[in-house]
Amino acid sequence: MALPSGATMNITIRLQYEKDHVSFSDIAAAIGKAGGDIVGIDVISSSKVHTVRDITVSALDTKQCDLIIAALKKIQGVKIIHVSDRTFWMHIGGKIETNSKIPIKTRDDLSRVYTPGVARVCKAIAEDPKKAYSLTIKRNTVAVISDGTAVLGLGNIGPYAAMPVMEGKAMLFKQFAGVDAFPICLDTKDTEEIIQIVKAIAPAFGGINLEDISAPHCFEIERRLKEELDIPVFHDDQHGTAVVLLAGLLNALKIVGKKLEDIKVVVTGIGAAGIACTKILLAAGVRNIIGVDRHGAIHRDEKYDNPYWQEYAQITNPDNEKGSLSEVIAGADVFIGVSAPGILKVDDVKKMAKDPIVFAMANPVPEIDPELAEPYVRVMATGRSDYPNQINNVLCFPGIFRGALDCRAKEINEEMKLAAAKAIASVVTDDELSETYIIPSVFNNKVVERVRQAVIEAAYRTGVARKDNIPLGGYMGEQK
Ligand SMILES: NC(=O)C1=CN([C@@H]2O[C@H](COP(=O)(O)OP(=O)(O)OC[C@H]3O[C@@H](n4cnc5c(N)ncnc54)[C@H](O)[C@@H]3O)[C@@H](O)[C@H]2O)C=CC1
Ligand SMILES: CC(=O)C(=O)O
Ligand SMILES: [Mg+2]
Repeated sequence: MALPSGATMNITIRLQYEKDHVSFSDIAAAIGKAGGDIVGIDVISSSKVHTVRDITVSALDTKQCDLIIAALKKIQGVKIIHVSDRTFWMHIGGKIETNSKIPIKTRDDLSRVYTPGVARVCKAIAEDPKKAYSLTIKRNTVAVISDGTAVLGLGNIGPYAAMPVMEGKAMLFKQFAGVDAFPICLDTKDTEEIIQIVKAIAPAFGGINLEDISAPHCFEIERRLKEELDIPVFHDDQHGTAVVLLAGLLNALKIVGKKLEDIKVVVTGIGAAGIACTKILLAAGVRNIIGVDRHGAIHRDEKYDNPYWQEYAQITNPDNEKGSLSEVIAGADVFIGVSAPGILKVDDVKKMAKDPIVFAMANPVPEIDPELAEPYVRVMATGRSDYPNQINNVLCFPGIFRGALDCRAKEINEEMKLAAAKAIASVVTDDELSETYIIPSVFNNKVVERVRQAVIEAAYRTGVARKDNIPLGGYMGEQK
C-alpha cells in the first residue's frame, strides 16, 4: 500500500534583522540547516539599519517549525516579530458569516422584510406553526451544538476552543449539501441545562447535530432531545462515525473476502463513537466484537460504574475475553480505533489474523502511524484527509441531514443510518475497489446525493417523513 508522506505545513515568520550584522544568506542557511524550505519572501519595510521580512517556510511538522524558529532566534541581530501559519490565517475572524438572500434597496423592501410587512408573516406562523418551515430558515438550518467536552481527540478543551471545529462542520454542511448550519458552543457541561438550552433554541432549526460531547453524558442528552423534540437529533460522533465505518468495512471485507458474521473485531475507545460503531456492526451482522478502553477489554465478570459499559459487556465479547489491547487483538480480523493516539503497536498488528484491516480513526493523531502499520496490514484507514481511505463522519452528516430536511423527517432512525452506510459504500464500484480506495472521497459529488436519496427512501418506508410528496430533484435544488 503506497502512502504519501505526512502533510507538510507552511509558516510565515515575520522577522527584523540588523543589516550591518546579519545577511539574508545567514538566515536562509539557518532555516535550511533546521530542515525548512523557503517558499516565499516579502519585504515588509526597510531602513538603513533594519529590514523586516515575511519569510514563508515549508516544514514537516510543528516540531520542525519550533527547531527553525529556535535556530533563527540564536542569530545575533535577528528579532522574530511573529509567526503565523496558513491554517491560522484561514481562521482569522472565523470561517463563516451570515448573508441575506434578498438585498434591501428601498423603503418598500425594508417594510416587507422587516416591520410592518413582516408582522403578517409572523401572524401566519402563529396561526399555523408548520409554516415556520416554509417562511423561515428552519427548513434548511441545522444547529451544530457542542459543550467542548470531547473535541476531536483533544478532550475537554471547552466551548471557546471547540468553536473552530464547529465552524468547520458548518462549512462542510453548506459546501457539500447546501445545508445552512450554525455553530453553537455552550458554556455548560450540565446535562439537564444542555437539554433545556437546545430545546429552547430548537424553533429556529430543522435539525440538531450534536458534536464532540463526551460519553457518557452525550447518550442522555441525545436520548432526551430525541424524545422531546420533533426534529431530527443526531449525535454525529456516534452515528455519523458509525455509518461511515460500516460503509468502509463493507468494502474492505470484499477485498479480503471475509464476511461480517465470521470476523473478530476489536474496538478501542468505548465512548461516544466506539459504542455507536459497535452497535451498527452488531445490527449489520457482526457477532464477535471486543471493546477495549483504558483498563483493557470490557467483559462480563467486571462490575462497571458506567452503565453503558455494563450494557456493552452484555452485548459484546461472546468468549468473554479479558486483558489488554495487545492480548485481545490476537487473531482479530479488524481493528477499529476511536480512542487515542499511538495505542496500537506494530507488534499488535502482527498478532492479527491474515489480511488485517486497521481503521485508526482517532483525530487528529491516529492509534497507529499508517506508515508504521503499512507493511503489516492489508487495508489501512484513518480519520484524516491526508492519507488514503478517510473514514470520517464528514462523508455522512451532510447527506443524512440533507435527506432528513428534504423529506422533513421527524427523526433519523436506524434504517436511515444503515441506508446511508450502504449508499456511501456503493459509490465505490467493484472495478474501482482497492486497498487504497475502500471509501469515496468527500469531494466525490455522488456521495451526498446517494446518501440523500437512500435516507429519504428509508424515511418514507419507516413512516418518519412528514412531507406528503417525496422530494425529487438534486439536493441543491430549492425544496418547496
Ligand atoms: N474519524 C471520525 O470520523 C471520528 C473520529 N473520532 C475520534 O475518536 C476519538 C474518540 O471520540 P469520542 O468517542 O467522541 O470521545 P469520547 O470521549 O466519547 O470517548 C473516548 C473514549 O476513548 C477512551 N480512551 C482514551 N484513551 C484511551 C486509551 N489510551 N486506550 C483505550 N481507550 C482510551 C476513553 O476512556 C473514552 O471511553 C477521538 O480521537 C475522535 O477524534 C470521533 C468521531 C468521529
Ligand atoms: C471527525 C470528528 O467528528 C471527530 O474527530 O470528533
Ligand atoms: Mg466530532
